[in-house]
Amino acid sequence: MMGMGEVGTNFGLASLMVVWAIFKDHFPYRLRGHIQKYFQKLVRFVYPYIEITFQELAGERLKRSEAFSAIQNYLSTKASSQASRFKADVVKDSKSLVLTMDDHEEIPDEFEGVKVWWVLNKHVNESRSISYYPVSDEKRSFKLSFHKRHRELITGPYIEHVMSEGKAVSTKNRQRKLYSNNPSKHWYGWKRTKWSHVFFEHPSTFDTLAMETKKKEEIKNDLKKFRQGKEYYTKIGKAWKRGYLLYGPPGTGKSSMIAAIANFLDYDVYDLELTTVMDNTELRNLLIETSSKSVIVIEDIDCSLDLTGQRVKKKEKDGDEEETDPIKKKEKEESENKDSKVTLSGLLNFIDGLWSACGGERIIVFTTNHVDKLDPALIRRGRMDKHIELSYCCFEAFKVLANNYLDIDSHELYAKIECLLGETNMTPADVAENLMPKSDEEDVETCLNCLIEALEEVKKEEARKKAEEEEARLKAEKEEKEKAESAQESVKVDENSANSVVKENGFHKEGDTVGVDSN
Ligand SMILES: Nc1ncnc2c1ncn2[C@@H]1O[C@H](COP(=O)(O)OP(=O)(O)OP(=O)(O)O)[C@@H](O)[C@H]1O
Ligand SMILES: [Mg+2]
Repeated sequence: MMGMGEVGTNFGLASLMVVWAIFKDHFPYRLRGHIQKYFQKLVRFVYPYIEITFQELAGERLKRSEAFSAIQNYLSTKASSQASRFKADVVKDSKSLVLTMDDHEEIPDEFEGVKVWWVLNKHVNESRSISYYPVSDEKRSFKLSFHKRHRELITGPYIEHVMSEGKAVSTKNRQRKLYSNNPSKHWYGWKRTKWSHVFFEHPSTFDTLAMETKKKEEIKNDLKKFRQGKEYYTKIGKAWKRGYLLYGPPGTGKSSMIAAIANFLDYDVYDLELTTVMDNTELRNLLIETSSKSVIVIEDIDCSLDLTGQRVKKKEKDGDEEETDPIKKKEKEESENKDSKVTLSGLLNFIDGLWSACGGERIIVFTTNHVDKLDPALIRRGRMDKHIELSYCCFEAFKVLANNYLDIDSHELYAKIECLLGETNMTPADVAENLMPKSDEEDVETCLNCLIEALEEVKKEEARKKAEEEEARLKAEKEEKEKAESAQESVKVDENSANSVVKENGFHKEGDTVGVDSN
Protein backbone atom coordinates (compact mmCIF):
# COMPACT_ATOMS: atom_id res chain seq x y z
CA MET A 1 0.00 0.00 0.00
CA MET A 2 1.11 3.58 -0.53
CA GLY A 3 2.78 5.37 2.47
CA MET A 4 1.33 8.21 4.56
CA GLY A 5 2.82 10.90 2.31
CA GLU A 6 1.26 9.23 -0.69
CA VAL A 7 -2.12 8.99 1.04
CA GLY A 8 -1.92 12.71 1.75
CA THR A 9 -1.08 13.45 -1.86
CA ASN A 10 -3.99 11.34 -3.03
CA PHE A 11 -6.34 13.14 -0.68
CA GLY A 12 -5.16 16.51 -1.99
CA LEU A 13 -5.67 15.33 -5.53
CA ALA A 14 -9.16 14.04 -4.77
CA SER A 15 -10.12 17.44 -3.27
CA LEU A 16 -8.85 19.22 -6.37
CA MET A 17 -10.90 16.92 -8.57
CA VAL A 18 -14.06 17.62 -6.60
CA VAL A 19 -13.49 21.37 -6.83
CA TRP A 20 -12.97 21.14 -10.58
CA ALA A 21 -16.08 18.99 -11.05
CA ILE A 22 -18.26 21.52 -9.15
CA PHE A 23 -17.00 24.65 -10.82
CA LYS A 24 -16.31 23.31 -14.29
CA ASP A 25 -19.81 23.99 -15.60
CA HIS A 26 -19.77 27.59 -14.28
CA PHE A 27 -16.99 28.66 -16.64
CA PRO A 28 -17.77 29.85 -20.15
CA TYR A 29 -17.12 27.14 -22.74
CA ARG A 30 -14.19 28.96 -24.41
CA LEU A 31 -12.43 29.50 -21.10
CA ARG A 32 -12.86 25.91 -20.03
CA GLY A 33 -10.06 24.60 -22.33
CA HIS A 34 -7.51 27.05 -20.89
CA ILE A 35 -8.51 26.38 -17.34
CA GLN A 36 -8.37 22.62 -17.90
CA LYS A 37 -4.80 22.97 -19.19
CA TYR A 38 -3.68 24.83 -16.07
CA PHE A 39 -5.67 22.52 -13.88
CA GLN A 40 -3.82 19.49 -15.28
CA LYS A 41 -0.48 21.26 -14.68
CA LEU A 42 -1.55 21.78 -11.10
CA VAL A 43 -2.56 18.12 -10.81
CA ARG A 44 0.81 17.02 -12.13
CA PHE A 45 2.47 19.27 -9.57
CA VAL A 46 0.41 17.98 -6.64
CA TYR A 47 0.35 14.38 -7.86
CA PRO A 48 3.80 13.47 -9.15
CA TYR A 49 2.82 9.97 -10.26
CA ILE A 50 2.48 8.55 -13.73
CA GLU A 51 -0.20 6.03 -14.54
CA ILE A 52 -0.11 3.63 -17.46
CA THR A 53 -3.12 1.53 -18.41
CA PHE A 54 -2.93 -1.81 -20.16
CA GLN A 55 -6.31 -2.81 -21.61
CA GLU A 56 -7.28 -6.46 -21.80
CA LEU A 57 -8.87 -6.20 -25.21
CA ALA A 58 -6.98 -4.32 -27.85
CA GLY A 59 -6.64 -3.89 -31.58
CA GLU A 60 -9.20 -3.76 -34.32
CA ARG A 61 -10.85 -7.05 -33.49
CA LEU A 62 -10.51 -6.65 -29.77
CA LYS A 63 -8.18 -9.58 -29.38
CA ARG A 64 -6.81 -10.30 -25.93
CA SER A 65 -3.70 -8.20 -25.58
CA GLU A 66 -0.44 -10.10 -25.13
CA ALA A 67 0.83 -7.44 -22.75
CA PHE A 68 -2.24 -7.89 -20.51
CA SER A 69 -1.71 -11.66 -20.34
CA ALA A 70 1.99 -11.27 -19.64
CA ILE A 71 1.30 -8.79 -16.81
CA GLN A 72 -1.35 -11.09 -15.37
CA ASN A 73 1.08 -13.99 -15.35
CA TYR A 74 3.87 -11.88 -13.92
CA LEU A 75 1.64 -10.61 -11.11
CA SER A 76 0.40 -14.12 -10.34
CA THR A 77 3.90 -14.80 -8.93
CA LYS A 78 3.67 -11.66 -6.74
CA ALA A 79 0.01 -11.96 -5.82
CA SER A 80 0.48 -15.04 -3.65
CA SER A 81 2.66 -13.16 -1.19
CA GLN A 82 1.28 -9.62 -1.44
CA ALA A 83 -2.48 -9.60 -2.09
CA SER A 84 -5.25 -10.68 0.22
CA ARG A 85 -7.96 -11.49 -2.35
CA PHE A 86 -7.25 -13.93 -5.16
CA LYS A 87 -8.78 -15.64 -8.11
CA ALA A 88 -7.72 -19.25 -8.44
CA ASP A 89 -7.20 -21.19 -11.64
CA VAL A 90 -6.18 -24.78 -12.18
CA VAL A 91 -3.72 -25.43 -14.99
CA LYS A 92 -1.67 -28.23 -16.56
CA ASP A 93 -3.69 -31.43 -16.28
CA SER A 94 -5.46 -30.08 -13.18
CA LYS A 95 -2.24 -30.58 -11.25
CA SER A 96 -1.21 -27.08 -10.26
CA LEU A 97 -3.07 -24.08 -8.86
CA VAL A 98 -2.36 -20.56 -10.05
CA LEU A 99 -3.47 -17.58 -7.98
CA THR A 100 -4.08 -14.28 -9.72
CA MET A 101 -5.02 -10.95 -8.16
CA ASP A 102 -8.71 -10.21 -7.77
CA ASP A 103 -10.45 -7.16 -9.31
CA HIS A 104 -9.49 -3.79 -7.76
CA GLU A 105 -6.77 -5.41 -5.68
CA GLU A 106 -3.50 -3.46 -5.47
CA ILE A 107 -0.12 -5.16 -5.66
CA PRO A 108 3.12 -3.27 -5.01
CA ASP A 109 6.31 -4.30 -6.77
CA GLU A 110 9.92 -3.18 -6.61
CA PHE A 111 12.46 -2.93 -9.40
CA GLU A 112 16.04 -1.79 -8.82
CA GLY A 113 14.94 -0.12 -5.58
CA VAL A 114 12.02 1.74 -7.22
CA LYS A 115 8.51 1.10 -6.02
CA VAL A 116 5.55 0.71 -8.37
CA TRP A 117 1.90 -0.23 -7.86
CA TRP A 118 -0.36 -2.39 -9.98
CA VAL A 119 -4.16 -2.34 -9.79
CA LEU A 120 -6.56 -4.52 -11.74
CA ASN A 121 -9.53 -2.38 -12.76
CA LYS A 122 -12.83 -3.67 -14.06
CA HIS A 123 -15.26 -1.52 -15.97
CA VAL A 124 -18.69 -2.82 -16.91
CA ASN A 125 -20.08 -1.36 -20.09
CA GLU A 126 -23.66 -0.16 -19.56
CA SER A 127 -24.50 0.68 -23.15
CA ARG A 128 -24.74 -2.56 -25.05
CA SER A 129 -23.72 -2.29 -28.64
CA ILE A 130 -24.75 -4.68 -31.38
CA SER A 131 -21.70 -6.26 -32.92
CA TYR A 132 -21.11 -9.03 -35.43
CA TYR A 133 -18.39 -10.47 -33.18
CA PRO A 134 -19.22 -11.35 -29.59
CA VAL A 135 -17.70 -8.71 -27.35
CA SER A 136 -17.54 -8.97 -23.61
CA ASP A 137 -19.35 -6.21 -21.67
CA GLU A 138 -16.65 -6.30 -19.04
CA LYS A 139 -13.52 -4.32 -19.71
CA ARG A 140 -10.55 -5.07 -17.56
CA SER A 141 -7.27 -3.23 -17.43
CA PHE A 142 -4.11 -3.09 -15.38
CA LYS A 143 -3.03 0.30 -14.09
CA LEU A 144 0.63 0.80 -13.30
CA SER A 145 1.58 3.79 -11.11
CA PHE A 146 5.06 5.06 -10.34
CA HIS A 147 6.82 8.30 -9.50
CA LYS A 148 7.51 10.47 -12.53
CA ARG A 149 11.23 10.70 -11.79
CA HIS A 150 11.54 6.97 -12.64
CA ARG A 151 9.81 7.27 -15.98
CA GLU A 152 12.82 6.02 -18.02
CA LEU A 153 13.51 3.03 -15.82
CA ILE A 154 9.92 1.89 -15.56
CA THR A 155 8.79 2.41 -19.15
CA GLY A 156 11.98 0.75 -20.44
CA PRO A 157 13.74 -2.00 -18.47
CA TYR A 158 10.95 -2.66 -15.96
CA ILE A 159 8.23 -3.25 -18.57
CA GLU A 160 10.62 -5.46 -20.53
CA HIS A 161 11.31 -7.43 -17.37
CA VAL A 162 7.58 -7.85 -16.67
CA MET A 163 6.91 -9.03 -20.24
CA SER A 164 9.69 -11.60 -20.35
CA GLU A 165 8.96 -12.93 -16.86
CA GLY A 166 5.23 -13.10 -17.66
CA LYS A 167 5.85 -15.03 -20.84
CA ALA A 168 8.13 -17.47 -19.02
CA VAL A 169 5.43 -18.09 -16.41
CA SER A 170 2.80 -18.71 -19.09
CA THR A 171 5.13 -21.18 -20.86
CA LYS A 172 5.62 -23.01 -17.58
CA ASN A 173 1.90 -23.13 -16.75
CA ARG A 174 0.39 -23.65 -20.14
CA GLN A 175 -1.10 -26.90 -21.30
CA ARG A 176 0.38 -27.62 -24.70
CA LYS A 177 -1.89 -27.89 -27.70
CA LEU A 178 -2.19 -30.01 -30.81
CA TYR A 179 -3.59 -27.89 -33.65
CA SER A 180 -5.08 -29.03 -36.95
CA ASN A 181 -5.96 -26.71 -39.81
CA ASN A 182 -9.59 -26.01 -40.71
CA PRO A 183 -10.76 -25.89 -44.33
CA SER A 184 -10.85 -22.27 -45.45
CA LYS A 185 -14.67 -22.19 -45.59
CA HIS A 186 -14.56 -22.15 -41.76
CA TRP A 187 -12.17 -19.21 -41.58
CA TYR A 188 -14.81 -16.51 -41.58
CA GLY A 189 -17.89 -15.65 -39.49
CA TRP A 190 -17.98 -15.33 -35.74
CA LYS A 191 -16.52 -18.79 -35.17
CA ARG A 192 -13.55 -17.82 -37.31
CA THR A 193 -10.48 -19.92 -36.66
CA LYS A 194 -7.85 -21.23 -38.98
CA TRP A 195 -6.66 -23.84 -36.51
CA SER A 196 -8.67 -26.02 -34.13
CA HIS A 197 -6.97 -27.52 -31.14
CA VAL A 198 -7.12 -30.17 -28.48
CA PHE A 199 -4.73 -30.54 -25.56
CA PHE A 200 -1.55 -32.31 -26.53
CA GLU A 201 -1.04 -35.27 -24.25
CA HIS A 202 1.04 -37.75 -26.23
CA PRO A 203 3.18 -39.83 -23.85
CA SER A 204 6.03 -40.53 -26.30
CA THR A 205 9.46 -39.32 -25.15
CA PHE A 206 13.03 -39.98 -26.21
CA ASP A 207 13.22 -42.50 -23.37
CA THR A 208 10.37 -44.56 -24.79
CA LEU A 209 11.59 -44.24 -28.37
CA ALA A 210 13.28 -47.37 -29.69
CA MET A 211 16.41 -46.46 -31.61
CA GLU A 212 20.18 -46.51 -31.22
CA THR A 213 21.32 -44.51 -28.20
CA LYS A 214 23.96 -42.65 -30.19
CA LYS A 215 21.44 -41.48 -32.77
CA LYS A 216 19.00 -40.48 -30.05
CA GLU A 217 21.61 -38.42 -28.21
CA GLU A 218 22.61 -36.73 -31.44
CA ILE A 219 19.02 -35.65 -32.10
CA LYS A 220 18.52 -34.47 -28.52
CA ASN A 221 21.71 -32.39 -28.69
CA ASP A 222 20.61 -30.89 -31.99
CA LEU A 223 17.26 -29.90 -30.47
CA LYS A 224 18.89 -28.46 -27.36
CA LYS A 225 21.26 -26.37 -29.46
CA PHE A 226 18.31 -25.10 -31.49
CA ARG A 227 16.27 -24.14 -28.43
CA GLN A 228 19.13 -22.11 -26.99
CA GLY A 229 20.14 -20.67 -30.35
CA LYS A 230 18.24 -17.37 -30.53
CA GLU A 231 21.37 -15.18 -30.47
CA TYR A 232 23.31 -17.56 -32.67
CA TYR A 233 20.64 -17.53 -35.39
CA THR A 234 20.54 -13.73 -35.24
CA LYS A 235 24.33 -13.61 -35.52
CA ILE A 236 24.48 -15.80 -38.60
CA GLY A 237 21.50 -14.00 -40.17
CA LYS A 238 19.20 -17.02 -40.37
CA ALA A 239 15.56 -17.28 -39.32
CA TRP A 240 15.26 -19.19 -36.05
CA LYS A 241 13.81 -22.42 -37.37
CA ARG A 242 14.98 -25.88 -38.26
CA GLY A 243 13.68 -28.50 -40.68
CA TYR A 244 13.59 -32.22 -39.95
CA LEU A 245 12.88 -34.92 -42.49
CA LEU A 246 11.86 -38.23 -40.94
CA TYR A 247 11.75 -41.11 -43.37
CA GLY A 248 11.34 -44.84 -43.16
CA PRO A 249 8.82 -47.66 -43.60
CA PRO A 250 5.40 -47.52 -41.86
CA GLY A 251 5.51 -48.34 -38.15
CA THR A 252 9.10 -47.34 -37.52
CA GLY A 253 8.28 -44.46 -35.18
CA LYS A 254 8.11 -41.28 -37.27
CA SER A 255 4.96 -39.96 -35.58
CA SER A 256 6.22 -41.15 -32.20
CA MET A 257 9.40 -39.16 -32.75
CA ILE A 258 7.44 -35.99 -33.54
CA ALA A 259 5.61 -36.34 -30.22
CA ALA A 260 8.91 -36.99 -28.47
CA ILE A 261 10.42 -33.84 -30.04
CA ALA A 262 7.44 -31.72 -28.93
CA ASN A 263 7.60 -33.16 -25.41
CA PHE A 264 11.34 -32.66 -25.24
CA LEU A 265 11.16 -29.01 -26.30
CA ASP A 266 7.87 -28.30 -24.53
CA TYR A 267 6.40 -26.97 -27.80
CA ASP A 268 2.91 -27.00 -29.31
CA VAL A 269 2.25 -29.09 -32.41
CA TYR A 270 0.61 -27.83 -35.61
CA ASP A 271 -0.45 -30.81 -37.71
CA LEU A 272 -0.86 -29.36 -41.19
CA GLU A 273 -3.11 -31.35 -43.53
CA LEU A 274 -1.98 -30.04 -46.90
CA THR A 275 -4.80 -31.57 -48.92
CA THR A 276 -7.35 -29.21 -47.34
CA VAL A 277 -5.25 -26.13 -48.14
CA MET A 278 -6.58 -24.71 -51.37
CA ASP A 279 -3.68 -22.57 -52.53
CA ASN A 280 -0.38 -20.94 -51.61
CA THR A 281 -2.05 -17.86 -50.10
CA GLU A 282 -4.01 -20.05 -47.70
CA LEU A 283 -0.83 -21.84 -46.80
CA ARG A 284 0.85 -18.54 -45.95
CA ASN A 285 -2.15 -17.39 -43.90
CA LEU A 286 -1.99 -20.60 -41.89
CA LEU A 287 1.70 -20.10 -41.28
CA ILE A 288 1.19 -16.56 -40.01
CA GLU A 289 -1.30 -17.83 -37.43
CA THR A 290 1.08 -20.35 -35.89
CA SER A 291 2.78 -19.36 -32.68
CA SER A 292 6.45 -19.60 -31.89
CA LYS A 293 7.70 -22.49 -29.77
CA SER A 294 5.95 -24.94 -32.02
CA VAL A 295 6.53 -27.96 -34.21
CA ILE A 296 4.82 -27.68 -37.59
CA VAL A 297 4.23 -31.13 -39.04
CA ILE A 298 3.38 -32.26 -42.55
CA GLU A 299 2.97 -36.04 -42.45
CA ASP A 300 3.36 -38.27 -45.49
CA ILE A 301 4.49 -35.40 -47.66
CA ASP A 302 4.69 -37.67 -50.73
CA CYS A 303 0.98 -38.54 -50.40
CA SER A 304 -0.28 -35.12 -49.22
CA LEU A 305 0.37 -33.51 -52.54
CA ASP A 306 1.72 -34.78 -55.78
CA LEU A 307 4.32 -32.08 -55.64
CA THR A 308 6.80 -33.75 -57.87
CA GLY A 309 4.27 -35.06 -60.33
CA GLN A 310 2.14 -31.94 -60.47
CA ARG A 311 3.68 -30.55 -63.61
CA VAL A 312 3.60 -33.94 -65.34
CA LYS A 313 -0.01 -34.47 -64.34
CA LYS A 314 -0.95 -31.07 -65.70
CA LYS A 315 0.61 -31.85 -69.02
CA GLU A 316 -1.17 -35.18 -69.11
CA LYS A 317 -4.43 -33.42 -68.35
CA ASP A 318 -3.85 -30.92 -71.14
CA GLY A 319 -3.32 -33.77 -73.53
CA ASP A 320 -6.44 -35.62 -72.38
CA GLU A 321 -9.30 -35.93 -74.71
CA GLU A 322 -12.26 -33.65 -74.01
CA GLU A 323 -14.81 -35.51 -71.86
CA THR A 324 -18.06 -35.74 -73.73
CA ASP A 325 -20.33 -37.35 -71.11
CA PRO A 326 -21.80 -34.33 -69.19
CA ILE A 327 -22.07 -36.20 -65.85
CA LYS A 328 -18.53 -37.50 -66.03
CA LYS A 329 -17.36 -34.05 -67.13
CA LYS A 330 -18.94 -32.43 -64.05
CA GLU A 331 -17.47 -35.08 -61.73
CA LYS A 332 -14.07 -34.51 -63.26
CA GLU A 333 -14.37 -30.75 -62.88
CA GLU A 334 -15.46 -31.07 -59.26
CA SER A 335 -12.60 -33.35 -58.37
CA GLU A 336 -10.19 -30.98 -60.08
CA ASN A 337 -11.60 -28.05 -58.12
CA LYS A 338 -11.30 -29.96 -54.89
CA ASP A 339 -7.64 -30.62 -55.60
CA SER A 340 -5.31 -28.49 -53.60
CA LYS A 341 -3.51 -25.93 -55.71
CA VAL A 342 -0.57 -25.68 -53.38
CA THR A 343 2.54 -25.87 -55.50
CA LEU A 344 6.07 -26.92 -54.78
CA SER A 345 7.23 -23.31 -54.87
CA GLY A 346 4.41 -22.37 -52.45
CA LEU A 347 5.60 -25.02 -50.07
CA LEU A 348 9.22 -23.95 -50.42
CA ASN A 349 8.14 -20.41 -49.61
CA PHE A 350 6.26 -21.72 -46.59
CA ILE A 351 9.45 -23.32 -45.33
CA ASP A 352 11.96 -20.62 -46.00
CA GLY A 353 10.35 -17.61 -47.64
CA LEU A 354 10.29 -14.22 -45.95
CA TRP A 355 7.05 -15.02 -44.13
CA SER A 356 8.49 -18.09 -42.52
CA ALA A 357 10.73 -15.90 -40.38
CA CYS A 358 7.89 -14.16 -38.54
CA GLY A 359 7.79 -15.25 -34.93
CA GLY A 360 10.74 -17.62 -35.04
CA GLU A 361 11.48 -20.64 -32.88
CA ARG A 362 9.77 -23.22 -35.02
CA ILE A 363 10.66 -26.75 -35.99
CA ILE A 364 9.22 -27.94 -39.31
CA VAL A 365 8.93 -31.71 -39.71
CA PHE A 366 8.14 -33.66 -42.86
CA THR A 367 7.58 -37.39 -42.78
CA THR A 368 7.58 -39.79 -45.68
CA ASN A 369 7.73 -43.49 -46.43
CA HIS A 370 9.38 -42.87 -49.80
CA VAL A 371 12.20 -40.37 -49.53
CA ASP A 372 13.30 -41.08 -53.12
CA LYS A 373 9.96 -39.78 -54.43
CA LEU A 374 10.47 -36.26 -53.07
CA ASP A 375 11.72 -33.36 -55.15
CA PRO A 376 15.37 -32.72 -54.18
CA ALA A 377 14.59 -28.98 -53.91
CA LEU A 378 12.19 -29.72 -51.07
CA ILE A 379 14.61 -31.64 -48.91
CA ARG A 380 17.91 -29.94 -49.57
CA ARG A 381 19.90 -28.92 -46.46
CA GLY A 382 18.88 -25.50 -45.31
CA ARG A 383 15.26 -26.44 -45.85
CA MET A 384 15.24 -29.85 -44.25
CA ASP A 385 18.38 -29.45 -42.20
CA LYS A 386 18.41 -32.84 -40.57
CA HIS A 387 17.47 -36.07 -42.30
CA ILE A 388 16.66 -38.89 -39.90
CA GLU A 389 16.10 -42.42 -41.10
CA LEU A 390 13.85 -44.57 -38.95
CA SER A 391 14.34 -48.15 -39.82
CA TYR A 392 13.56 -51.72 -38.88
CA CYS A 393 14.08 -52.78 -35.31
CA CYS A 394 17.70 -53.49 -34.34
CA PHE A 395 18.77 -55.20 -31.13
CA GLU A 396 19.47 -51.91 -29.35
CA ALA A 397 16.01 -50.63 -30.21
CA PHE A 398 14.51 -53.93 -29.06
CA LYS A 399 16.19 -53.52 -25.64
CA VAL A 400 14.48 -50.13 -25.21
CA LEU A 401 11.11 -51.69 -26.09
CA ALA A 402 11.66 -54.67 -23.77
CA ASN A 403 12.55 -52.26 -20.99
CA ASN A 404 9.42 -50.17 -21.64
CA TYR A 405 6.99 -53.01 -22.16
CA LEU A 406 8.32 -55.70 -19.82
CA ASP A 407 10.58 -53.83 -17.38
CA ILE A 408 13.58 -56.03 -18.13
CA ASP A 409 17.20 -55.24 -19.00
CA SER A 410 18.35 -58.70 -19.97
CA HIS A 411 17.13 -62.26 -20.39
CA GLU A 412 18.56 -65.56 -21.56
CA LEU A 413 16.40 -65.33 -24.71
CA TYR A 414 18.06 -62.04 -25.73
CA ALA A 415 20.86 -63.83 -27.64
CA LYS A 416 18.36 -65.67 -29.82
CA ILE A 417 16.35 -62.49 -30.40
CA GLU A 418 19.50 -60.57 -31.34
CA CYS A 419 20.36 -63.20 -33.90
CA LEU A 420 16.84 -63.23 -35.38
CA LEU A 421 16.61 -59.42 -35.50
CA GLY A 422 19.87 -59.39 -37.47
CA GLU A 423 18.34 -61.71 -40.05
CA THR A 424 14.90 -60.15 -40.44
CA ASN A 425 13.17 -56.85 -41.10
CA MET A 426 10.57 -56.27 -38.41
CA THR A 427 9.31 -52.78 -37.58
CA PRO A 428 9.44 -51.50 -33.97
CA ALA A 429 5.62 -51.32 -34.14
CA ASP A 430 5.44 -55.10 -34.75
CA VAL A 431 8.08 -55.87 -32.14
CA ALA A 432 6.21 -53.74 -29.62
CA GLU A 433 2.92 -55.45 -30.40
CA ASN A 434 4.47 -58.89 -29.84
CA LEU A 435 6.11 -57.82 -26.61
CA MET A 436 2.95 -56.42 -25.09
CA PRO A 437 1.33 -58.85 -22.58
CA LYS A 438 -2.20 -59.66 -23.77
CA SER A 439 -3.45 -60.90 -20.40
CA ASP A 440 -2.42 -61.00 -16.74
CA GLU A 441 -1.28 -64.62 -17.20
CA GLU A 442 1.37 -63.75 -19.77
CA ASP A 443 4.77 -63.35 -18.18
CA VAL A 444 8.05 -62.02 -19.57
CA GLU A 445 9.10 -65.35 -21.01
CA THR A 446 5.78 -65.87 -22.80
CA CYS A 447 6.04 -62.45 -24.41
CA LEU A 448 9.65 -62.97 -25.50
CA ASN A 449 8.75 -66.37 -26.93
CA CYS A 450 5.83 -64.80 -28.73
CA LEU A 451 8.28 -62.35 -30.32
CA ILE A 452 10.69 -65.16 -31.24
CA GLU A 453 7.86 -67.06 -32.91
CA ALA A 454 6.84 -63.97 -34.85
CA LEU A 455 10.43 -63.31 -35.89
CA GLU A 456 10.86 -66.90 -37.09
CA GLU A 457 7.64 -66.57 -39.03
CA VAL A 458 8.89 -63.35 -40.64
CA LYS A 459 12.23 -65.02 -41.38
CA LYS A 460 10.48 -67.92 -43.11
CA GLU A 461 8.23 -65.56 -45.02
CA GLU A 462 11.21 -63.46 -46.12
CA ALA A 463 13.10 -66.59 -47.23
CA ARG A 464 10.07 -67.76 -49.19
CA LYS A 465 9.70 -64.35 -50.82
CA LYS A 466 13.39 -64.25 -51.63
CA ALA A 467 13.21 -67.70 -53.24
CA GLU A 468 10.17 -66.63 -55.24
CA GLU A 469 11.92 -63.47 -56.36
CA GLU A 470 15.03 -65.43 -57.31
CA GLU A 471 12.88 -67.86 -59.26
CA ALA A 472 11.07 -65.01 -60.99
CA ARG A 473 14.40 -63.36 -61.77
CA LEU A 474 15.83 -66.54 -63.25
CA LYS A 475 12.65 -67.10 -65.24
CA ALA A 476 12.77 -63.56 -66.57
CA GLU A 477 16.43 -63.95 -67.44
CA LYS A 478 15.71 -67.21 -69.26
CA GLU A 479 12.84 -65.64 -71.15
CA GLU A 480 15.01 -62.69 -72.07
CA LYS A 481 17.73 -65.01 -73.32
CA GLU A 482 15.26 -67.08 -75.35
CA LYS A 483 13.79 -63.92 -76.80
CA ALA A 484 17.22 -62.65 -77.79
CA GLU A 485 18.08 -66.01 -79.35
CA SER A 486 14.87 -66.20 -81.35
CA ALA A 487 15.40 -62.58 -82.47
CA GLN A 488 18.89 -63.51 -83.66
CA GLU A 489 17.46 -66.55 -85.43
CA SER A 490 14.87 -64.49 -87.22
CA VAL A 491 17.54 -61.95 -88.29
CA LYS A 492 19.58 -64.80 -89.75
CA VAL A 493 16.54 -66.19 -91.56
CA ASP A 494 15.75 -62.73 -92.92
CA GLU A 495 19.30 -62.25 -94.16
CA ASN A 496 19.32 -65.65 -95.87
CA SER A 497 16.01 -65.06 -97.57
CA ALA A 498 17.17 -61.57 -98.64
CA ASN A 499 20.31 -63.04 -100.18
CA SER A 500 18.36 -65.63 -102.07
CA VAL A 501 16.04 -62.92 -103.41
CA VAL A 502 19.05 -60.93 -104.60
CA LYS A 503 20.42 -63.97 -106.37
CA GLU A 504 17.09 -64.75 -107.99
CA ASN A 505 16.76 -61.21 -109.30
CA GLY A 506 20.31 -61.28 -110.55
CA PHE A 507 21.30 -58.22 -108.49
CA HIS A 508 24.61 -57.98 -106.70
CA LYS A 509 25.79 -55.27 -104.39
CA GLU A 510 29.39 -55.16 -105.69
CA GLY A 511 28.62 -54.08 -109.25
CA ASP A 512 25.84 -53.87 -111.71
CA THR A 513 27.82 -55.60 -114.42
CA VAL A 514 28.61 -58.70 -112.38
CA GLY A 515 26.33 -61.59 -113.28
CA VAL A 516 24.65 -59.59 -116.05
CA ASP A 517 24.80 -60.99 -119.44
CA SER A 518 26.50 -58.38 -121.61
CA ASN A 519 25.26 -59.85 -124.76
N1 LIG B 1 10.87 -46.39 -32.77
C1 LIG B 1 9.81 -46.67 -31.99
N2 LIG B 1 9.91 -46.59 -30.66
C2 LIG B 1 8.88 -46.87 -29.86
N3 LIG B 1 7.69 -47.26 -30.31
C3 LIG B 1 7.52 -47.36 -31.62
C4 LIG B 1 8.57 -47.06 -32.54
N4 LIG B 1 8.13 -47.25 -33.78
C5 LIG B 1 6.87 -47.63 -33.67
N5 LIG B 1 6.49 -47.71 -32.38
C6 LIG B 1 5.17 -48.13 -31.90
O1 LIG B 1 4.37 -48.36 -33.05
C7 LIG B 1 3.26 -47.47 -33.13
C8 LIG B 1 3.22 -46.86 -34.53
O2 LIG B 1 4.36 -46.05 -34.70
P1 LIG B 1 4.32 -44.64 -35.46
O3 LIG B 1 2.92 -44.19 -35.64
O4 LIG B 1 5.25 -43.73 -34.78
O5 LIG B 1 4.92 -45.10 -36.85
P2 LIG B 1 5.10 -44.24 -38.18
O6 LIG B 1 6.52 -44.42 -38.61
O7 LIG B 1 4.63 -42.86 -37.97
O8 LIG B 1 4.16 -45.01 -39.19
P3 LIG B 1 3.43 -44.42 -40.51
O9 LIG B 1 4.49 -44.26 -41.57
O10 LIG B 1 2.48 -45.51 -40.88
O11 LIG B 1 2.77 -43.16 -40.13
C9 LIG B 1 3.49 -46.43 -32.07
O12 LIG B 1 2.30 -46.13 -31.42
C10 LIG B 1 4.47 -47.05 -31.11
O13 LIG B 1 3.76 -47.69 -30.09
MG1 LIG C 1 3.01 -41.76 -38.75
